[in-house]
This record gives sequence, structure tokens and C-alpha cells, in this order.
Amino acid sequence: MPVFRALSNVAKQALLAPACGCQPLTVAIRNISFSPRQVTSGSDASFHSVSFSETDHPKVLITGGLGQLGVGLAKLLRKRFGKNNVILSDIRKPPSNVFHSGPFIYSDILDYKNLREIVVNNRITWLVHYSALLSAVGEANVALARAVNITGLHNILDIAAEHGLRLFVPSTIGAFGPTSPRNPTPDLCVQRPRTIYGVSKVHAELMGEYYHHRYGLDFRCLRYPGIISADSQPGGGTTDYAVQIFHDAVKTGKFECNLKPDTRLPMMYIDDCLRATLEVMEAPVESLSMRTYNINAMSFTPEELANEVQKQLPDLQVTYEIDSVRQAIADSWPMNFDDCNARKDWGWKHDYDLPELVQTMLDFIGSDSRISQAN
Ligand SMILES: NC(=O)c1ccc[n+]([C@@H]2O[C@H](COP(=O)([O-])OP(=O)(O)OC[C@H]3O[C@@H](n4cnc5c(N)ncnc54)[C@H](O)[C@@H]3O)[C@@H](O)[C@H]2O)c1
Ligand SMILES: C[C@@H](O)[C@H](N)C(=O)O
Repeated sequence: MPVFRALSNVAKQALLAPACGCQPLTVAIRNISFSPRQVTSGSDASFHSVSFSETDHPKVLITGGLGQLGVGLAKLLRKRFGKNNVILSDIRKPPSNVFHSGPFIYSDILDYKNLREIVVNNRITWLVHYSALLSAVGEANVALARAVNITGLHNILDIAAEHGLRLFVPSTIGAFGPTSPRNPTPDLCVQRPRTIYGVSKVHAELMGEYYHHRYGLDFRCLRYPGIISADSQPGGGTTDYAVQIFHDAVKTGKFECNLKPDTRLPMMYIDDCLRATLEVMEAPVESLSMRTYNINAMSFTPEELANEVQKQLPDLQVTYEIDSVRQAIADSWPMNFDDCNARKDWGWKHDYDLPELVQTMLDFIGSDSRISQAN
């Protein structure tokens, strides 16, 4: 296929050419190889008949979409861009309500060709890369975390650069470490995390910014705090206690916390997190003075959270059984996040502080458990 060889040569030349900050190139990053599944008879005609009205909305692919955050993000983006313009993907089987709520596709981010085929066949323009192993599960399986969080990211970056996508990759408070300033932690400071999760996220921030400067990739990244949600379960992180306390408080009236009572960490309600993600993706390029931003909402300790929950459920009993792995991780993370650049550049503003968070979580979980008791 001469055309593929020619493109491949362009890619090689571009990679060898000196970096030029003023005129970034978007080129094929890898040697392009022909995938027979990519062009099938019958699909070709519709592939080329793009109507202009269709291009008004982005066509979004969310990887790792069945975790704590993906389903909620798909719901928000579908409301804005239309149901069929947002495709959720994961390697797990979706529950039936998710499967029936909009397009879902199997996608393993370690399978480069399959990923490229999905992007091409669906004419994806925005990619939200949520697949990852979080901090605690990452420490329990370093080899897998390295593969998913680092090799998987390389696939995503190359596909996004080759196809001119706008790419969102979340980072985390976990991208900082014990030598970072912890109270508050600014956007730019020492980043020497001690977890494979944190190391992989610093790598993602740097690689994304490098692809932006070198190839013109429209890379956008937010460092999320611990995210708290009522209708989706966290995937094995250090901040998971702040979700579990609500479920246990409502269901059993007892909660055993795996972090010390005075462990302070930045946290955010999921609605704020997902709205921030949409806002930074829609922000005009000229408003972005950086490509990786801290975002912040609140910061509390387990004791402060328990006190706030006890204002509504005074009988809640909290005990502490410390998990040494999670505690060591939490002790190396920021206590407070400085997000002044996000507020200044693209107008970031959170809605939920601790009292609103607690009220919202208890209302949701309380009504959910009343419904299941009635059924
Ligand atoms: N939830 C938080 O508190 C939080 C905070 C900071 C940053 N983040 C980041 O946001 C993103 C989403 O977080 P989450 O809480 O939804 O994570 P999660 O652990 O709940 O979900 C991750 C998803 O990735 C999928 N996955 C794993 N291996 C895969 C593979 N090879 N190919 C495709 N998918 C694969 C899993 O099946 C899972 O559904 C992650 O990148 C995470 O680092 C989350
Ligand atoms: C903070 C975040 O990245 C995730 N919730 C974790 O604890 O690993």
C-alpha cells in the first residue's frame, strides 16, 4: 500500500525534524499498518458522506467508561451533544441500564489496532481517557498498572495525535509525593510520587504536554481530588473511605475507616468533577495558559467528615482500623490543592462544599435504600 508507506515516511521525517514551538505538526506518530477490519465493503460510502451539521458536535469516545466516573460523564455529555455522539467503552460487561442508555463498545486500550479502528469507524473527535488502575489496586499489581497506565496511555496519545483528536486525560492529587508542598499544593512544584499510579500520572502529564508542544496535540488534563459519588462505586483508591462511609452510615449505622482520623485530603463531589471536565474540554484554546490544571473543591479529614454525617445521623459509630498501604499513600499526598490557575484561566468554580456534599449523598443513598426496601 504505497499511501501507507508514504504516510509512514512523513511520520519518520517529522519525528526526526527539529522541534519547532511556533508551527506544531499533527502527523502519524507510528508506522501505519493496514488493518483489514478498518475498511469493509459497505461501510466505505457512509464513512465518506459526512454532513456538515454532524460535525457541529464532537463525537466522543470514553475509555474505561464503566468505572466510578465514566457513566456519569457519558450522561452529561449525551445531554449536551446527543445520545449517539458519545460512546462508552470498557473491557467489562456493562449492566443493562448502561447498555441501553446509549452506544457501548468493547475496547481494550492495550489493543492499539482495535482502538484505531474504533476511532476511525466512528469518526471520533474527542477522546476522554478514563482507563486506569487507581492507587491502592495499582500497588497490589504493579505490572498490570504499568501496562494499563503507561503502555495504554502511549496507545491513546499516538491515536489522538494521528487523528487530530482533542484528548482529555485526568491526573490526580496522587501525582504529587512527600517532597511536594502539601498545604497547599500548587500546579507547578516538585512531583516525586511513591506509587506506580502517581508515577504513571506524572508520566501522562509530561507526555501529553510533550505531544502538545511537539505535534500540536490538543491535550487537556485536570488533576482531580478524591471523587465522591453516590450511584457509582470507587475502583480501589486511597480516598474510597469517603464514599463508603455514606453507604455504611445509612445501611448499618457503623463505619470502620481505614485511614487515621486526622488524614486531610482534597475531595470533590462527582457533579463538580464532571462539569469541570466538560468545561475544560470546551474552553477556548487561547484561555488555556497551561495544559495540566489542579482543580479543587473542599478538603477534610475522616473525623471532620464523620462529624458532618453525624449531624444528620447522630447514632453513626465510627471506628478506625488503619490500612498501612493506604495510610502511607495518603500521608504523601496534598492536604489542600491550589487551583487558582483553573479559576483564573477558564473560570473554574466548584458548587459543593462539605455540608452540601453530605446532604446530597445522604439524600441519594437514603432514597435509594428506601426504594430497595420497598421492592
Ligand atoms: N475516582 C477518583 O477519585 C479519581 C481521582 C483522580 C483521578 N481519577 C482518574 O479518573 C479516571 C477514571 O477514574 P475512575 O474512578 O472511574 O476509575 P475506575 O477504577 O473506577 O475505572 C477504571 C476503568 O478502567 C477500566 N480498564 C482497566 N483496564 C483497562 C483496559 N486494558 N482497557 C480499557 N479499560 C480498562 C476498568 O475496567 C474500569 O472500568 C482514572 O484515570 C483515574 O486515575 C479518578
Ligand atoms: C485520588 C484518586 O486518584 C483516587 N481516588 C485514588 O485514591 O487512588
